[in-house]
Formats: sequence, structure tokens, C-alpha cells
Amino acid sequence: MWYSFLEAWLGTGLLTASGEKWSVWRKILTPAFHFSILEKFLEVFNRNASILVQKVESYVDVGEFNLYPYLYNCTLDIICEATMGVKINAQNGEAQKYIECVHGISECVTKRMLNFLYFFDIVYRFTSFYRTESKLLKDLHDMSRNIIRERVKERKTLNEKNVSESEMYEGRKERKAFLDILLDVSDKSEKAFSIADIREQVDTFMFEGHDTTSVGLAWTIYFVGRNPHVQEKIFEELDSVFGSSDRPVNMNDLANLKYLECVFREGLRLFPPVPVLSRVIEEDIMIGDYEIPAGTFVFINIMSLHRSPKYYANPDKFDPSHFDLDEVKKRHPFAYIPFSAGSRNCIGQRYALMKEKTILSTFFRKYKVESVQNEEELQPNVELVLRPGRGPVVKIQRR
Ligand code: HEM
Repeated sequence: MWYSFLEAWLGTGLLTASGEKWSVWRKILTPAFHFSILEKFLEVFNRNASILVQKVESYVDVGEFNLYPYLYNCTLDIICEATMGVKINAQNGEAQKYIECVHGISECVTKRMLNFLYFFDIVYRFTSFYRTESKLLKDLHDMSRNIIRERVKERKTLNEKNVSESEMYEGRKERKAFLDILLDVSDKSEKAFSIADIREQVDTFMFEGHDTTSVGLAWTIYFVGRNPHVQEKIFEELDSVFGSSDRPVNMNDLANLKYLECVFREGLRLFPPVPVLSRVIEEDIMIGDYEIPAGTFVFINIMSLHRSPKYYANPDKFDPSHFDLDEVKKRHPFAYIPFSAGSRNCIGQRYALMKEKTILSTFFRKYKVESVQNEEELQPNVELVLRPGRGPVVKIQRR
């Protein structure tokens, strides 16, 4: 039901598709998240993480500021380059139109999800939200379509000139954006995808890939800034991996940043960016003593699960040792599901981990953080993702 509210925006891209269409596209898109492809995005992650630390440099030792917009712009720049192969420079104050559209549409869809009356098209269509959403959707879809058309045209010209693949991606170090990967598959299949087919997948990755990761970073940095002993352990690990160097992060480093990964996972435990999943039960099932008939609309409350005392000692406490290997082994594998689980799990989770660890390790090599708010002051807010209503407001010092 909720997912259908996203269809005007995302069509039936991977997140909102079901049945045969979903399984065909999942097969097509899975190779785009292969390790060897993700590795090529490290340069984009590193470059944008460096811009982020430069952007906040002016706040060193001058008092508190809201870090969130900086994290948001950084993850938006990364996802645009990774998905569509274009630089929108949100971190340099550009891309305002795109950001306005994404924020505006998210707000309308959230309003709809939270008001039962708006579930009915006949009611929703008479609201001002519907009119705003339709206008913003048109602008957003035009932007994505134009980028796709441009890229198709560019590829056609290059093909006519018989340019080799490595030359085609020259300047991007042979790194193909997801859009190029989709167009490659399209070129090779019997029936080429339409612009509309491609647009819904591109918009899905844009949507799923930046908001989730910006709030994931925000919660993690917030908790680190409240827990000095955790921050000290992060510094120790960073010093052992990088020494005093500010060189770019490589794949080896990512594998060695084990404690940082536990810290990030713990942030996702306490504040999972996607706090609730919903599903419709297809056949009658028994769960414990309860019989759930086919057709029932169910919610999976990830946030409550992650804070259950049944699975976590001190469930409300930020404690990265919840992810020590021994602890993980003791726990039910589905007691921790920030990326969902099963065949419809998050296709981008490996990408997300790489990106977040690159940004966090670049940030904490440079700065020591203090978070000035308590959890209530952060005003956690369930919109399309679980985001801080305000903040995280932090003070930073150079290390
Ligand atoms: C911290 C970051 C992220 C979190 C917590 C997260 C979480 C999730 C969750 C819980 C789902 C299941 C949604 C549902 O079934 O209702 C999901 C699905 C999905 N995610 Fe992520 N995600 C993250 C990052 C990303 C990134 C970076 C991308 C793309 C680059 C991405 C792309 C997708 C897609 C396409 C789906 C739909 C998969 C399918 O149904 O086959 N996600 N994500």
C-alpha cells in the first residue's frame, strides 16, 4: 500500500516493482553492485569526502553548527555521479532545483503516508499536496529524462565514431555510472529498454541511495560525538591504519577499519534509516500462536526489534561492542535488519558501507566532534527515512 504512494515518482523501479518485473530487474541490476564495480567508485567517495571536510573547516573552534546539510549535499553529489555519471555540485551550492524537488516530493509522500484519509486517490487528488507533488514530479522527471537522453545521444555518437569502450569512459577512469551499465545491458538485449524503463530505475537509485546514507552518517556522527571513549577508539584505529596521512582511502583500508564498521552498524541499530517495512501477506501463515490470513497488511518495526532487550543487553545504549564477532554469533541473524533481509534486501548495502566508511574515516582523521544535543533535542522524525528533525548540532576541533 505505502509503496504505491511512491509510484508516481519511482514508477515500478526495483523498490516498488513486484513479481516477474522485480525478479528480471533484480537480476539485471545485481552485477552493478559487484565488488569490482564498486571499487571504481572509491575515487568518487574520496573526492567528495575531501570536499566535505573542507566545507566544514570554517567551523573549527568557532562554536556549534548543524552538520546535517553538509552530509546531505555530500551524499547527494556522490549518488548523482555514481548513478547518472553527472556532477551536480550540491556541496558547492549548486543543484538547488533538484534538492527542492526531492525535498518537496518526499514531504508530500510522507504527508500522504501519515494520514489515512489521503490513502484514497479520490481524497488525495483534491489536496494542495497532490498539486505540489505533481508539479515537482514533472520537473524532476524532466531532469532525469534529459540526462538519460543526453547520455544515449553521446553514446550513439561515440559508437558511430567507433570509439572503444575504454575511450568512451575516458576521464572517468573507465568507471561506468549505473546509467551506463543499464544502457550497456539495453544495447545487448533483444529489445532495448525505453527511456521510461531506465528513468524509473535511475530515480529509484537516486532516491534510495542518498537520503538513507546521509541520515546513517548523521546518526553515527551524533553518537560518536556523545561518546568520547568511542571516539578515542576510532582515532586509535585510524592512526594504526593511516598514520598521520590524509591520503585517499583504499579497499585494504576499508577492510581494516573494523571498529569503525561496528560503530556505523551500531548507529543503524539505534536509528535505522528505514525504521519500518510493510508487506501484504500472500498466503495464510502461522507466526508463533498467531494465524495471519492472506491479504493482511503487516508492518515490520525494525526500530523496536533493534532495541529489544531480548536480543541486546542495554538495548538503548550506544555500544559498538554489540557488533563484536562473538556477540553477533550469539544473536538471531534477523535481530538486526537495517537493510531488510531475504531476497528483497537492500541491493545497495555494500555500496552504502563502503561509502559511509570512506566518509567517516576521512572526517574523523581530521576532526574531533562533540554533539551538543540530547536525543530528544534531535527530534527523530519518521518521514520517508528516519531523520533528525533538528541537527545533529555539533562542535568540531581539529585533531
Ligand atoms: C544506510 C544506507 C541504506 C539503508 C539503511 C537501506 C535500507 C534499505 C531497506 C530496509 C530496504 C528494503 C525496503 C523494503 O523492502 O521496503 C532497501 C531496499 C533497497 N535499497 Fe537500500 N538502503 C541503504 C542504501 C542504499 C543505497 C546506497 C542504494 C543504491 C545505491 C540502495 C538501493 C536500494 C534498492 C534499489 C532497494 C530495493 C531492492 C529490492 O526490492 O530488490 N539502498 N534498502
